[in-house]
Amino acid sequence: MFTIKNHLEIENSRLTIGGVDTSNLVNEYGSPIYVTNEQRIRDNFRRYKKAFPDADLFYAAKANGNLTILKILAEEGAGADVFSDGELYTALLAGIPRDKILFNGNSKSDRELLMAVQTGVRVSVDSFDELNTLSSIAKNEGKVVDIAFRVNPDVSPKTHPKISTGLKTSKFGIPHDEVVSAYKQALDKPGVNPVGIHCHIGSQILEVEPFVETVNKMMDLVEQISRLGVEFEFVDIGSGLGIPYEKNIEVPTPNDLADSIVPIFNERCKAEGINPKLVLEPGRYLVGDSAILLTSVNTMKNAAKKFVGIDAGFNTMIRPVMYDAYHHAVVANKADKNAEDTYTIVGPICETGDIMATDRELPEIEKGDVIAFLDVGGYGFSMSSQYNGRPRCAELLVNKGDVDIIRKAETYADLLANQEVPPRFL
Ligand SMILES: Cc1ncc(COP(=O)(O)O)c(C=O)c1O
Ligand SMILES: N[C@@H](CCCC[NH3+])C(=O)O
Repeated sequence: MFTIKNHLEIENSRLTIGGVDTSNLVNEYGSPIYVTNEQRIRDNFRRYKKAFPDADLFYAAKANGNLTILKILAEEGAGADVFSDGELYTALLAGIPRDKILFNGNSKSDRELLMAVQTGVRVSVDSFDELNTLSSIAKNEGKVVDIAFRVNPDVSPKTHPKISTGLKTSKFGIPHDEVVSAYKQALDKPGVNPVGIHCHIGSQILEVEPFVETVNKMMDLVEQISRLGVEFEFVDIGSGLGIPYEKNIEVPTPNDLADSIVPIFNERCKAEGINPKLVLEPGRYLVGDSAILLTSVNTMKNAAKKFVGIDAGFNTMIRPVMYDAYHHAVVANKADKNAEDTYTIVGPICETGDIMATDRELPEIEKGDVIAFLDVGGYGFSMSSQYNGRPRCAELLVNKGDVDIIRKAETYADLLANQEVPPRFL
């Protein structure tokens, strides 16, 4: 037995996760299928918390919204960053405390704002317009909602443009030079109580410098706004810490991040005589490497390239197509065999771009082999779809040799579930 990556091991030529043989999982539960290792999520959370013992960690539910996974993180003491009514519903159901839920979003509906007010969670307000709407909704309900403003700090996270959120041109947040005025307005409005400040500059960030710049910019604002009489209970700097999808790439750890930002945060709070809690919103780091996607080889084709046709395409895992993301591929039933050929692994979707991995050196692949994609726990299942009439696949949770189904595979009936046929077509 030997370790291939983090918690993944190879035993008798076969890839195992959480003490379970992946080929057996496909035989028993079918494919494609997501498999998450519970212990890895717990270990990731504890490592992050150890690096930031005084901070609150609000798990970004968009990364993986499975109820059981939220329950695991709730047990570990996580709060939640939610970005929709559905994520709020799931986080509450998972038992995440209301005062540890921040409702984020750049275009929340009135219904979502009402839900936030009625459930008593905190809201990160993304615009002046939203401030007015939220104030009147809360006033009508006879409630006062604790708020933060989402700041657009105009910092480059040096990541993929599609997942950069803190640039001046991004749709998220209030421009940083208008934020003081937002707090002034909030202080004069009924139904809203400013207690925090929030930002998030992007995702899959591989350097600490952008975070340092962000904390400094946020603390500049905190200083100015504190002097207006706002008592900050929290300063939420979002998330974005990357993970090593590719082997041999250097990625800062939670400790590196903490070493670079916590002293600045503490020093500046001390100088100002304030004591807000630092909040971070990790998503990918907590769940990303906890899961693999098991797929089966349907068909082989020798053409301009050696194409391996598998049963999962961008309907099941969109990251390679949407962000040109690399996910390491392992032939799960030949996991210790040497590479013998170069393959391009493609999904079953009727789109030329449905390519999961290009020109990979792998052991000889045949129909029936199982290909595992690693590090799919974040933005994997949560971004899947039913495109091309393909029901979404199942999710399993493994833990020290045990296996549980945490989401059943959809059926054809689910494809039709909410469709209605007008009587004239019957
Ligand atoms: C507001 C907010 N917080 C937290 C996250 C989580 O980011 P990550 O998965 O990079 O940790 C995101 C996603 O990018 C986000 O939009
Ligand atoms: N969905 C992105 C992360 C950004 C998420 C939200 N701001 C990814 O798969 O990398």
